[in-house]
Amino acid sequence: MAVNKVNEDLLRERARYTFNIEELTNFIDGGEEGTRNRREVEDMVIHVKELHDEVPEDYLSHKERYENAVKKGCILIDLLKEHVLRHSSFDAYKPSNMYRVLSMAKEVSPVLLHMGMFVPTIFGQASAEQQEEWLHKALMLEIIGTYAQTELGHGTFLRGLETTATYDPSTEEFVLHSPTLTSYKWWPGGLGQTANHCIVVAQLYSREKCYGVHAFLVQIRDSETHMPLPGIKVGDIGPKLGFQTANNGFLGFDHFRIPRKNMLMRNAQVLKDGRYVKSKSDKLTYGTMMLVRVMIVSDAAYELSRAATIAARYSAVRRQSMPRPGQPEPQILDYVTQQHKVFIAIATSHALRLTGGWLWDAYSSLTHDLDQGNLDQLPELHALACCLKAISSRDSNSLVEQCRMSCGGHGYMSSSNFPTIYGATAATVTYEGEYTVMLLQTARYLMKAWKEALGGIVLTPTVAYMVTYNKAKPAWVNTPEAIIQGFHAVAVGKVKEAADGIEYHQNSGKDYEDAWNAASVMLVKASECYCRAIICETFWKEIQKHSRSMSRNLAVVLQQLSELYLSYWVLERSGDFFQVRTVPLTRTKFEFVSFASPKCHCQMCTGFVAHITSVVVLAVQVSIQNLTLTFCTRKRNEFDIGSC
Ligand SMILES: CCCCCCCCCC/C=C\C/C=C/C(=O)SCCNC(=O)CCNC(=O)[C@H](O)C(C)(C)COP(=O)(O)OP(=O)(O)OC[C@H]1O[C@@H](n2cnc3c(N)ncnc32)[C@H](O)[C@@H]1OP(=O)(O)O
Ligand SMILES: Cc1cc2nc3c(=O)[nH]c(=O)nc-3n(C[C@H](O)[C@H](O)[C@H](O)COP(=O)(O)OP(=O)(O)OC[C@H]3O[C@@H](n4cnc5c(N)ncnc54)[C@H](O)[C@@H]3O)c2cc1C
Repeated sequence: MAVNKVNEDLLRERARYTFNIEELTNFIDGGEEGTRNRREVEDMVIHVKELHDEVPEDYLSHKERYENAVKKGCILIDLLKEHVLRHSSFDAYKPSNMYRVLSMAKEVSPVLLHMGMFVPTIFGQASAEQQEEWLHKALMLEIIGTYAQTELGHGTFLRGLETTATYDPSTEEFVLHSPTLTSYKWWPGGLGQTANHCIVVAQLYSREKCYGVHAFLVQIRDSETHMPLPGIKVGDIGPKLGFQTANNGFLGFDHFRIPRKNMLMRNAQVLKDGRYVKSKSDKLTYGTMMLVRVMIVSDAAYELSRAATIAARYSAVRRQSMPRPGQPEPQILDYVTQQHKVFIAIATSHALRLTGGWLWDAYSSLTHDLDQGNLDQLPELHALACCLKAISSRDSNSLVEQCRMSCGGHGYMSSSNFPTIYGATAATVTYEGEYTVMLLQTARYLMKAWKEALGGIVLTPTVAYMVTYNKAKPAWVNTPEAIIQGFHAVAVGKVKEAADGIEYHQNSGKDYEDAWNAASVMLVKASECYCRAIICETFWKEIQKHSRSMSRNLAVVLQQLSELYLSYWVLERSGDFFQVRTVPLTRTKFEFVSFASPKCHCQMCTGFVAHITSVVVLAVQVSIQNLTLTFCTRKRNEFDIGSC
């Protein structure tokens, strides 16, 4: 059998790296232990022939694709259980680890929602007694669940959900009902044919009063026959852009009864007699969504790292055109335009991975606070989770598309894996909070923060700079730190512009809701700029922090990637920076001037040139589970990414 010979160009590129590959691998995996765990699981999986398709999945019927995905999910989970029993070194039953294992199959797993949302909801919203009853069964997949919140008529507007859960004290049961067609649950992953339980989000009624949306754990299919229980209508919603094996389904209730104890009661409760016990905060019901949004940032990084690997590798081996007659066709990696497409994808995968880790730490700290009854950090974390989920998923999806295009026709092949990665990242921009809606949620927070800044009130960490910029314009010199300050100034300017926009519309006679709507494009922009500033600052600071404990050669390359990221986004947002009026470059002062002002001039941008020499590079060696970029640093022509 012919042995796959590694491409000469790839070998040559790999021979050029200037730093320790294993060190970078450990950095990406979050340490040596992370690499060891990942490799153990990869080694366990990679040799299982049933996980490799004989026939391309695109040539299978919908039913065959689903069955194939179920088969692979079962194999992976059995391998994981066996591995845990054998080694117990890999915490298999952490949802994120289980999720990572399931994502080793090319197809989206029909049990993705079980691990991604059903189990986390039990962790986050079930009482101790309820966890005692359900958690082990869920972790062992003795029950398979999903998260049924979205309805045909409502996905964003949760307060508008129509499914009802009406408490009957005579039987100590909730009666679940779908009063309209638009109240049918629509989208939940695994609901089509896979799940036999689900978390149902419904309007809670007791003693004729509505208490808003709450979560319930509901069995929908018979544990033996897997048939829908009486009073349950359930099935598959049909083909989609991607995610074809996620098994998204619909669910309708016809006066379906569940025991009182199936209301998730960590936060709020309904007593036997129907009395409602309020939660510390209604917002705690939204906890699972915040968790998944936080996880999505890391997931966006992971999916982008896969695409960047494919594109960088292809760019090393593809030769095309003949700039010099008679000369060999050059590697397309030598074209600056190709570098401009691919390098930012590599840099962004690192930026989002590190930001995702930072956000996860903030979320972990919040959950600890919530357990102590301290909700102080909840509003800021909600705002952060919303904008970072939105921007990371959108950046990831658009850069995946950019990577695909950088591979020409071969990028359009299913075998490139770009279509699968694109389909997965496109979904992420919408699910768990639609892009614009999420940015508007963050804008709510920013408008409040701005009002506090004007009053000189000390603000939470990620908006504290608003007080500074609102009072004294900082002096800065042209350094990465200064660029970050520039992003802060732009964010403040956009927040101010949006707040002024709302005020302008109110002064012209609109009520607040209409004024908000009229200014909503500016509000979205303000959130985008606030979020970009966070990613830029976090990426830079994380690299500075980790550089101190890594070899110099690796630190240099990672520093270059973070400088590339900063420079790229200054140039992408040069219009916003143009709005930042400066004095002569030596002592630059920021003053944000809205477009309305004729005085706008900019020196920071003129001559703003970021020379990124000997950038990054090249060939890559991809591991299944994670991006382990094997860089060969290759002296590239100095390229000027230009002034604005
Ligand atoms: C390594 C592992 C990787 C794993 C990767 C992922 C694994 C799983 C992936 C599975 C794949 C697909 C699953 C998809 C699932 C779904 O899509 S589930 C459904 C998701 N749906 C949504 O996100 C709905 C979005 N809409 C909303 O959230 C609501 O519109 C919103 C609550 C934002 C606003 O609703 P309104 O009724 O208008 O209320 P509003 O007045 O705006 O806000 C009320 C108030 O509450 C605060 N708030 C809102 N949400 C939260 C929250 N989540 N946490 C905390 N606080 C929240 C808001 O700020 C307001 O507060 P204020 O003080 O009044 O300003
Ligand atoms: C692949 C996939 C998997 C999913 N899995 C699940 C799942 O497992 N469980 C689940 O419960 N749900 C799931 N969903 C549903 C998902 O959560 C919703 O699609 C999402 O919340 C958006 O809601 P919507 O579809 O109703 O869109 P809408 O909210 O109707 O959005 C449509 C448009 O209206 C705009 N809009 C809406 N509200 C506002 C506003 N207040 N201000 C300004 N503009 C607004 C939006 O910006 C958007 O442009 C999934 C969706 C997808 C695509």
